[in-house]
Amino acid sequence: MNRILIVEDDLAFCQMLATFLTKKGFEVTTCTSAEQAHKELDQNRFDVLLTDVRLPEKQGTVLLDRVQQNNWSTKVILMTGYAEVSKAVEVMKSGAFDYIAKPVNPEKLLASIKNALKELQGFEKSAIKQTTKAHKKSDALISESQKQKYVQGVSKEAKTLADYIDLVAPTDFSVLIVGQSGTGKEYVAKKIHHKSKRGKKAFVAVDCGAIPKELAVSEFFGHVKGSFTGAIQDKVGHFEAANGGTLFLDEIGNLSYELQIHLLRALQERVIKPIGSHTEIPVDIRVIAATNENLDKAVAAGDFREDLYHRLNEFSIQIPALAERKEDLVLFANHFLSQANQILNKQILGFTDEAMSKMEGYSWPGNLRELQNCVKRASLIAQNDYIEETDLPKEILVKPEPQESYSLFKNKNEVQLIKDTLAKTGGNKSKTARLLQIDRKTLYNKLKQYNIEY
Ligand SMILES: Nc1ncnc2c1ncn2[C@@H]1O[C@H](COP(=O)(O)OP(=O)(O)OP(=O)(O)O)[C@@H](O)[C@H]1O
Repeated sequence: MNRILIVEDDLAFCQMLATFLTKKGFEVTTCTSAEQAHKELDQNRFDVLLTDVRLPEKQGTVLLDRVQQNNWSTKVILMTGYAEVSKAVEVMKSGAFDYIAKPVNPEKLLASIKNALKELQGFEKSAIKQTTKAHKKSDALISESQKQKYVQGVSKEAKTLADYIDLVAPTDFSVLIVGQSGTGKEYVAKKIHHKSKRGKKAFVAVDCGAIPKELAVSEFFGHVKGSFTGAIQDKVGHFEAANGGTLFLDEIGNLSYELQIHLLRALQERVIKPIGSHTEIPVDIRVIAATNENLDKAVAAGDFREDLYHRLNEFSIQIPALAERKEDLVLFANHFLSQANQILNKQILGFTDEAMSKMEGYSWPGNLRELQNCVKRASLIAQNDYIEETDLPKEILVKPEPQESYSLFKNKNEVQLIKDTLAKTGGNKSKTARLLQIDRKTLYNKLKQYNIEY
């Protein structure tokens, strides 16, 4: 469960935020002063720190400084009154992840937290994405046309991806999309859906990692009123909601074994029965699943059913990491810039050559999502017509040391390299993973595998 520390001196507001975020599945700790918050930060690890800019005895920015000085991976989101937006822009420069203007719009706050966690955890199997509904609202500020705009890219990899999409879209094959976090798996799934004969019907996206285990069957297949405690009204499950259209199962590797059995049965028999109902409902759906992990390994380890794997994998598409399609970077950066201009009501024209060359030299472990967040932040900070080097986050400006590339990582003494890098970053896992150009999940697996304590 992701942990959030809220620091806010207005007790009632603080409680309200805590209740809202707890309901959304976060583990929340609250503090009403910077002093209390310092203690919490020293004793516990938080994924997100949500702090008011103005605290009674100190500015909330001292907490940001604390996080920065200690190299903690905690993402800091500042809450600020309208009049303090310029202050927020200033602190964004020193590394805050985002700022939220008061009065706080809960959906915007949730979107920002979700974004922060995505960037922070990339590959970890955590239940960040909420339901389809919350997912859709997350980028509520971007106009429909901008949001839907699919940038294809010009690289060889982009061309291959486009060819695969065109090839499989008109069929009814189930598709397994494989790619690192933030590479655009959901975007590709939507593209396949829109290009298929089901394009005008529903596209239902489900994050398999975000569904509480006890509710999973009801979420997928629905229930009738009174069928269990808490079933206060009939509920249509994802299968029925997607009838005639496409069901997108994100993070498929997170499905419990029990649910895998239910899912396989529904896909084979093409009928579902809501909990408590005696009536079978025929369903006609196409399934597109996505994963950022190696499902072959999960199958070999007995964690993922082989029959379901084959059922979902009638056609598979691998999405390249952004680092493997650098020719597309300029296109995506400009696309995200026009989104940011729209959100922030700015008219930034582009990037200076120096800024673009820094961006091209960076490895983008968080892929398109990281680029999108980076451009949004840089746009907020930028004072001139073009985004400049100084508007970019620090990690992009630092040149990675060449000997720490992943290719060497595979061949050399892994244990020593991990230990050295951890020492260099003061134990900061995100930074270590970034330097080693692997994702955090892989790093955690390696730490476990080699028994490295940190
Ligand atoms: N082809 C594209 N054109 C324009 N924007 C894109 C494209 N692909 C991805 N994006 C943007 O990049 C971000 C990440 O995309 P998406 O959510 O599809 O990635 P993902 O691989 O499904 O991520 P995760 O594994 O974390 O769920 C989205 O905010 C989306 O707006």
